[in-house]
Amino acid sequence: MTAPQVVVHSGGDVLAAAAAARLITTIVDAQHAREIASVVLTGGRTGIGVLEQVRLSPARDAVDWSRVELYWGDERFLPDGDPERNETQARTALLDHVGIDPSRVHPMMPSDGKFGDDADAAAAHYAELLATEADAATDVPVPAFDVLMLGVGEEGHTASLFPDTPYVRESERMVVGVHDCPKPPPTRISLTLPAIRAAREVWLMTTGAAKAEPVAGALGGADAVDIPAAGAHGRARTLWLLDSAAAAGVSA
Ligand SMILES: O=C1O[C@H](COP(=O)(O)O)[C@@H](O)[C@H](O)[C@H]1O
Repeated sequence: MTAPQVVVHSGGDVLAAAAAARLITTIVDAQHAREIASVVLTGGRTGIGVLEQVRLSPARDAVDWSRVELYWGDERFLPDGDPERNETQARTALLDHVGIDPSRVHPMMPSDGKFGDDADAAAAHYAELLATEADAATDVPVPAFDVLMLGVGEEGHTASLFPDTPYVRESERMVVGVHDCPKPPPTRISLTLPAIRAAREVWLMTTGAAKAEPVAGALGGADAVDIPAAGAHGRARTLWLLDSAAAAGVSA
């Protein structure tokens, strides 16, 4: 397990711009090393804010977007195009504005897709997709994601893994249908902790005073069952990107 590195920015806008610059550089480096960069997107205010900053950055043209493979860490199980879907928000923020190869974009199924409202079947389908791109570098049937971004919820959830649920305890499946979520919508699809831990780099990004408690708990050694974000780490690097409000409880 990689020890977490913590970077604190003065505010959310600075964090989003700095994380966008970091993401662009990481993708360029991954394409140089491995031809194709594989990136896992997150939803939430901070994650979407980072994508908006990538769109606004002139440096975005340093990336060959046709050689970026895109996945999602979680999805709100809603109809295709719903404005609350993480996919819809990512498309608006960035994907509709760069030359992505559509065949390399892998959203999780919507609730009006081929599995209808069966989130478990949609999750199993996503797990099959990830398994087709599995990499020997990981011990589990998912790609060796170059970077996997995550948000952190006020109660410590990450992706759509909420505290004290069977989903955060999942050790076999790579993707789960998540039911009865405390944060709307109640049904979601999520990568599990074993899938998240297959990534080379995991970045947990969050802002605001409401996140100070879960952030302090996660970095203070909490159990992942209590604070799921505590269980997210990368094979090569685990990076926490915070603003000063979210970092208020982190000891130096
Ligand atoms: O619902 C979700 O929320 C979390 C955190 O969102 P934030 O707005 O508090 O930053 C996000 O990471 C997750 O992808 C999303 O589905």
